[in-house]
Amino acid sequence: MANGTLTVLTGPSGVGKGTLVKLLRERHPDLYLSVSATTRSPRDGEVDGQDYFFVSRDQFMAMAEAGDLLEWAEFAGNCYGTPRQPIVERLARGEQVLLEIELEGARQVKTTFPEALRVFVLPPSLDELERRLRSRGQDAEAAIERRLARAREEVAAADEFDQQVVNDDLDKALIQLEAIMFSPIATPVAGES
Ligand SMILES: Nc1ncnc2c1ncn2[C@@H]1O[C@H](COP(=O)(O)OP(=O)(O)OP(=O)(O)O)[C@@H](O)[C@H]1O
Ligand SMILES: Nc1nc2c(ncn2[C@@H]2O[C@H](COP(=O)(O)O)[C@@H](O)[C@H]2O)c(=O)[nH]1
Repeated sequence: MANGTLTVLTGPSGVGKGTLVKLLRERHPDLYLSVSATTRSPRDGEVDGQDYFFVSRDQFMAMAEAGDLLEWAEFAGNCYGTPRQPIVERLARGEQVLLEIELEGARQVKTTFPEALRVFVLPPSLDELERRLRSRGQDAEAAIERRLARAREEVAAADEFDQQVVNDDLDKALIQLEAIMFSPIATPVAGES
């Protein structure tokens, strides 16, 4: 039976989830970050198997139909999903596992793992979110527009989550996230329901 802990980090694209996760992992090297599968094309510098498993839509759908994904969703024109096996294995070993995923996937995980800690990262404002997406310089204009349109819906769902962190000052947000995730009251995950 599993007795690790599962944290789900969600928030609109560009809010700084990846930035926070990178810093968190530097401070907590034992934290296991799930590597998702996606049909999105790699960005400059992204490495297959490290940042994502980059797959075709047919490959992705085959994984979903085989039940190999713990959750999956379509986001801004591409599919994203969490490979099930590594998560189940690590939770069974008692490890601390982190998923960085969008809203629909987080909702699915709530059904599968109701004990998971779900944290929503908010931007200080939608204008600042847009500034961050543009300054990241990684997405085409149409993709940025899709992500911003989706951001409005996602932010409206923040109250569904156990905890909310506003990523205004990065250091403060990191300290808050760290306190949430590494407090002694994190609930062990009992297994899939
Ligand atoms: N607190 C902050 N203040 C200012 N800029 C920030 C802050 N946090 C992150 N950023 C910047 O915002 C941009 C988007 O951050 P990041 O890529 O981490 O977002 P994300 O939520 O992981 O996006 P996605 O969901 O699309 O992967 C980056 O250029 C990053 O350096
Ligand atoms: N439901 C899932 N969402 C995921 C997963 N992996 C990443 N994501 C989320 O997708 C968007 C876009 O990511 P990007 O890398 O193209 O900017 C972002 O919100 C990620 O958190 C997943 O496995 N399942």
